[in-house]
Amino acid sequence: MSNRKIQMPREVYIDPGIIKDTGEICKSLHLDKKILIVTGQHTYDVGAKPVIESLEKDNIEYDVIKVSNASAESISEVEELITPDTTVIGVGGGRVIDVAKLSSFNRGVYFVSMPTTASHDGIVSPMASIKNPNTSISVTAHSPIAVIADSEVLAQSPFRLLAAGCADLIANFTAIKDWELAHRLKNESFSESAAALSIMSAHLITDNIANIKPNLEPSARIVMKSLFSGGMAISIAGSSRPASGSEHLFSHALDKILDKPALHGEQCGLGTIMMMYLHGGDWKAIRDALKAVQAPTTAKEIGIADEDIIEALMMAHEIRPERYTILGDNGISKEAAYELAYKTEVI
Ligand SMILES: NC(=O)C1=CN([C@@H]2O[C@H](COP(=O)(O)OP(=O)(O)OC[C@H]3O[C@@H](n4cnc5c(N)ncnc54)[C@H](OP(=O)(O)O)[C@@H]3O)[C@@H](O)[C@H]2O)C=CC1
Ligand SMILES: O=C(CO)COP(=O)(O)O
Ligand SMILES: [Zn+2]
Repeated sequence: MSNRKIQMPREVYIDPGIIKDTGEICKSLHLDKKILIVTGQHTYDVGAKPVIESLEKDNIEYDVIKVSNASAESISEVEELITPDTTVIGVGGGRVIDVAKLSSFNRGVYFVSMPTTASHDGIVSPMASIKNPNTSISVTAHSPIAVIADSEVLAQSPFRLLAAGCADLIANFTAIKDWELAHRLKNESFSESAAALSIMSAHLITDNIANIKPNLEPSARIVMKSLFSGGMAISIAGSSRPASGSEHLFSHALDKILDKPALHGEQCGLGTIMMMYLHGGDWKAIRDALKAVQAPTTAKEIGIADEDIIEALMMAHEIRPERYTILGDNGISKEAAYELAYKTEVI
């Protein structure tokens, strides 16, 4: 049997107020034996509470666990609560969704993705990233059986998180350039359809930039729909290649260096400006798009020191050596890193 399969969610809901129908949706999918809600400290009130109300209304048994990070320990804690009858619902931001996704995958049970914000493209994809001191890059787990995204809840989440989601999508522009380069130089296999879907998802943001505003349900819906199609590009490729190139390597390097990294999408946004410069593309257009969605474009805005930016640029090529990018096999020198960050006004 081929181990190359494309995984997709069975049902996807992106609607205002849909969170109140969680119980009904679980019943219609025959996932109503036992629910384990994985949530976070802040997302319990906005996400888990309405889910609990809905499950109680439909007489569905449930349990709740709050996790505070995407670590191996959190995964183990969640796994201990899973029985073969359990369906795991991840209700929260990226860390919570990753913990719910990976623990359900490890225990072979279904997973429902319920984002409380639209901050990155792992919401719909089969990838999960778990933090340890050595890496924050994603591994393949499984796709959610259903995605229930309440666009009203997303709209009420801090706009900084939605802006980060836009930046994670804008990163697709350089991720695809890197993939094309690897295809040409290293004969890496390339999916035209995954690449086209990835670029289209980024364009859904840049073409709608004037409509992406805080606290507006239609804005949150645009971002979530774009993250959905970006996630589908990842599903088709079977890896994060269509959405993660040199700009993500830079962000992963920052995750390693910094005690308190900024948001994933924010770091990737800075990386995209600089990597587009290296690709000889229109890096100013990337910067303008990020500014227009109120995502940061300088290290100072997110409290990262200039020297940490330089160090991350120099070590980025070592993060995932098997994935060829514009940084090449040997990376860039300190002088080149400084020049790059300075010319693009990231520092
Ligand atoms: N699987 C994949 O392919 C990918 C995974 N990632 C991973 O995802 C994580 C980043 O996700 P991200 O969402 O940016 O960050 P977090 O999951 O760290 O969430 C950031 C903060 O936002 C809070 N929050 C979320 N929703 C709301 C809301 N509606 N109202 C108020 N606060 C809210 C969270 O609360 P709380 O404290 O309750 O959690 C948390 O404190 C990283 O671990 C990254 O590695 C990133 C990209 C792709
Ligand atoms: O963040 C991602 C895509 O946006 C996942 O990428 P990584 O595989 O590099 O972790
Ligand atoms: Zn990303």
